[in-house]
Amino acid sequence: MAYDKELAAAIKAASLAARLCRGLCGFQKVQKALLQSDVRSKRGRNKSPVTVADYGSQALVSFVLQQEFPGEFSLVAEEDSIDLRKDGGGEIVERITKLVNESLTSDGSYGVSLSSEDVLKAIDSGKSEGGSQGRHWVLDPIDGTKGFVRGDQYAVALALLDRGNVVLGVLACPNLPLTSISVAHPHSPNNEVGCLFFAEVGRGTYMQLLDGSSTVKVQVSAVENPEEASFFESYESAHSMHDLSSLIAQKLGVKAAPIRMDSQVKYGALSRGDGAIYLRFPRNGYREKIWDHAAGSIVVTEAGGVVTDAAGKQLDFSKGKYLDLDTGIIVSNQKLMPLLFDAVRASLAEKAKPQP
Ligand SMILES: Nc1ncnc2c1ncn2[C@@H]1O[C@H](COP(=O)(O)O)[C@@H](OP(=O)(O)O)[C@H]1O
Ligand SMILES: [Mg+2]
Ligand SMILES: [Mg+2]
Ligand SMILES: [Mg+2]
Repeated sequence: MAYDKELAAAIKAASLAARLCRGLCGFQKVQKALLQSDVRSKRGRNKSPVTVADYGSQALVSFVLQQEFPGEFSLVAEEDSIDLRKDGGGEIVERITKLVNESLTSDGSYGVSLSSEDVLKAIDSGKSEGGSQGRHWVLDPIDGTKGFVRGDQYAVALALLDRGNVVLGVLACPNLPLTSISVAHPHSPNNEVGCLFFAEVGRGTYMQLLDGSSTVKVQVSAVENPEEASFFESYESAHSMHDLSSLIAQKLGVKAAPIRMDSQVKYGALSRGDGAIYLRFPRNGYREKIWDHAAGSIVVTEAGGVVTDAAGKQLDFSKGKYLDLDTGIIVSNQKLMPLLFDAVRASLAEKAKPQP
């Protein structure tokens, strides 16, 4: 109702972007054939990877949203064109432009071909700072770039903020198996893959195939006994402290080994009950960005789950690009959350104690 048009546009934009990421080189499993030259390191201290697909996805989503909502438009997105505009960037920009135009042609709705400059401008229209006033789109064009490059999980994550609250979210997950992933089969290589989750505030969470078919309503796991719960965490130990998660899991009585996976696919998998807990504890000094959690958090909360920081506070998306939070992010169902919260507090206190 309230956001139907926005939700439809978000699903369209994220699906097209997922097709671009998949189609980099033919058909599924595309990202395995990424060329070395398609992957760059970003400027700055942490030199995180970025690929032609990250840029292409951002340009495409930005273009589609601007076509659907001409007039007032605000987008907070991860990438920018600064590195692309440097000397020697021409070739990669041409490759991105080709990818974007191929995706637009395959869709056929807009009947335009973008120039390289149009593509750079579309990427740069993601420079909004967000905040607590008005509406802002929030985009991670490829969340889990390291997973994408490795041939594992990644997501196109798009959300809408209205007066600081996330009101809708879409997670396109091209490599997520349609059936439940488990500790035994985290990758399910023979299973059909490609899911899209969408949620609108007050209206629940749904999952469909990436082609838009087979829509089903999803719910988080109803597991109440921690011994039967399994938990997700980042694949990358640099992104989340695995030793702390394992201490928490041990205090809680979780028996299963962690399911390590890249990106907000973890939130999608949790929303359909593949696991019951997601633990994320970045190392000291790291500041979480809103595009890494906006879509995922509404997908989980509308499926009946709870997403808080380590102090039990709801995530606040109204403060600009960064989330201002206590220590980490914890996600679970309503029943398990009080136990999880106690285990988190006890584990953090134990870790803070001076070692004998
Ligand atoms: N040192 C760090 N600690 C925590 N998160 C980090 C990090 N460095 C990068 N990230 C974020 O972790 C995200 C991936 O999450 P995950 O570990 O769940 O796969 C990255 O998103 P991108 O891949 O979009 O850059 C990036 O924003
Ligand atoms: Mg990144
Ligand atoms: Mg990200
Ligand atoms: Mg990203």
